[in-house]
Amino acid sequence: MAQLRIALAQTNPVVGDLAGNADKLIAWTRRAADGGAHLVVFTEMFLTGYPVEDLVLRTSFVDASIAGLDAAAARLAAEGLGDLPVVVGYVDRANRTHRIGQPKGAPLDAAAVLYQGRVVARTAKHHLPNYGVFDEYRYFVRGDRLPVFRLHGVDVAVAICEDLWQEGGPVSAARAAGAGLLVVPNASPYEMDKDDVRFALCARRAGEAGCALAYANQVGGQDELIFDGDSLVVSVDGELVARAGQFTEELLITNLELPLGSGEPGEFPVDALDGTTITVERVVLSAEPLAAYPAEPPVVAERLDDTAEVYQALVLGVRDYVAKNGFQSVILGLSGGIDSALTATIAADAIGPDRVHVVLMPSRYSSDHSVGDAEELVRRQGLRSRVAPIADIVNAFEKEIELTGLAAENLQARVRGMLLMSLSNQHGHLVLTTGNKSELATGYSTLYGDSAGGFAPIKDVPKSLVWELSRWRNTQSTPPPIPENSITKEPSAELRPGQRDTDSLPEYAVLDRLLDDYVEQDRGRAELIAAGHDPELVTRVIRLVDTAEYKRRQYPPGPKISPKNFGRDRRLPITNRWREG
Ligand SMILES: Nc1ncnc2c1ncn2[C@@H]1O[C@H](COP(=O)(O)OP(=O)(O)OC[C@H]2O[C@@H]([n+]3cccc(C(=O)O)c3)[C@H](O)[C@@H]2O)[C@@H](O)[C@H]1O
Ligand SMILES: Nc1ncnc2c1ncn2[C@@H]1O[C@H](COP(=O)(O)OP(=O)(O)OP(=O)(O)O)[C@@H](O)[C@H]1O
Ligand SMILES: NC(=O)CC[C@H](N)C(=O)O
Repeated sequence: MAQLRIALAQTNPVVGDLAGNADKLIAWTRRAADGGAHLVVFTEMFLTGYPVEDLVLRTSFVDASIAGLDAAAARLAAEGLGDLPVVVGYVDRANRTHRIGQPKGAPLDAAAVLYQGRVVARTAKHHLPNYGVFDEYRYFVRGDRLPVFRLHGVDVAVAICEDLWQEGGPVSAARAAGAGLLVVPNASPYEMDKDDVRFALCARRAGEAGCALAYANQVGGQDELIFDGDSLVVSVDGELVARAGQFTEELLITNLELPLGSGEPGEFPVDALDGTTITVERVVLSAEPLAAYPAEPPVVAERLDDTAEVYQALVLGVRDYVAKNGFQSVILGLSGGIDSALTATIAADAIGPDRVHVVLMPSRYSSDHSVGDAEELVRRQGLRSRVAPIADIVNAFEKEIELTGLAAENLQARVRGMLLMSLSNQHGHLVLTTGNKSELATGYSTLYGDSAGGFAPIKDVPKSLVWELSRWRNTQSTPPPIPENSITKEPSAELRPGQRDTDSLPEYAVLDRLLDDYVEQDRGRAELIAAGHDPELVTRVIRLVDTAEYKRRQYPPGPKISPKNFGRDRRLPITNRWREG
């Protein structure tokens, strides 16, 4: 057996910022070196950020990634870090350095081993995810080799993210190659409960690979995706050895006791048990095991509970969208209702209350408590607020053009949207849109009104969860940041006297259960009724959901927390005559 101290760099790259990500690679490698690590593993496509979407279709981008990798290898050596091997993800091109049986020049979701100023091994993701938020057959061709590098006597293999999620492939090849450790760079987006799935997956694959497994995941927000980190190390028996925190950057350093490798350097094909052949490529960096050294106990970070986890995901999603898009501040309409209250609270936790601007915009139908509750929230959290009554603007508009019924109601929401966008233009604030997933599902928002804005923090949060998150957040600090009345009052859009959400929608508890079955589970009408939903309600809600597709397409992006968000996860035609019969 031999000892190896590995460092998993759970960091937050920025898509397209190749120079900034390279700086981060150097800085975190230095930290790993200072921590006495013998190997440092960065995440999938760390140099370019992930996902880069159609950027990979540009030759200039792929060229920059390849050049950036070579430059990073040279820079590590120039800065005295060349003896610490670095595994890092980037974008490469097929057939550039080796044959992989694919058309020349197609992009690869690649990873490389950097050592002593050079790229000493390369690989590319073999299994390309093409479901949910992933479109990787659009972008990449699959890799068909497994690098195994000997480090202080231990054979270390490299597989990439989805390679763990499918049977066979690099995991089987790692077993065939007799690897002593499988390291896996990942960019695995957050979904509720996914941490448990990942741990079980890593434990199982370690057994299949016949070796310990080190899983390094990205952290941070990227448009609608949130990466939660939660990097981990499992033993060959599937026992948890070490685990990093969730939603936080962290260098996870772990001492491992691993078997010594045997076998000669060179290439050989193995049956990957998924109908393909993978070429194992062995290289030797250092054959001699290290002399024994004292090993500190491994770090196992505590898990957040389910509600805390979702809340932290939303906070990180907002923080990174704001920061990575160069905003200093956000603005939103604060109505005294729970959706805007929770959105403001998440924003304050993400970027600080002094950078959260709220506008109270009472209309002639606003209740007294709507202003009172909004003012109380502002006071408790120290937000920047202003009051802009909309009655005169609405009156002026109605003098010019006669509007009645829904058209008149929607005008109020539109005037508010216009005021927020005007203040955004004037002061550079990012407008936060406050709609929740139940509203998005049913089209319960006004186009160019309360659906206007740049980022929608709770768009993937059903109304029932909006209340749960608000109650949970109120237990976390004193005074509770959200006035109790905003949580307990009956939801109302206040667009006409005495209006209640339940005039147009069923109770949210009933609605959310049905939406979960229809939207998340994709159940048809007959299945929904068989599952116990009221047939009349099923007909009504399905119709609302189906005919609101055009509205959702125009809605701003927002953080995904569910297995199926409105966005990349669920793509339906707008022009669509299919109805669940
Ligand atoms: N297929 C399609 N493709 C593209 N555009 C399409 C379209 N179908 C209609 N449209 C357009 O959409 C318009 C209708 O949409 P829109 O103007 O939004 O209006 P609409 O959906 O008719 O009404 C808004 C609903 O949201 C509720 N609301 C509003 C504001 C806040 C809240 C709240 O919860 O706080 C609730 C309100 O009570 C009402 O039930 C049509 O006049 C048409 O211009
Ligand atoms: N009086 C108001 N002042 C400022 N903004 C408002 C006002 N009324 C509505 N808005 C904006 O329009 C959005 C939609 O209104 P809506 O009433 O649905 O949301 P809410 O009040 O936050 O929550 P709820 O639906 O639980 O009442 C609000 O979240 C808020 O951003
Ligand atoms: N980047 C990837 O290959 C991610 C795919 C994988 N199924 C995950 O969600 O973790």
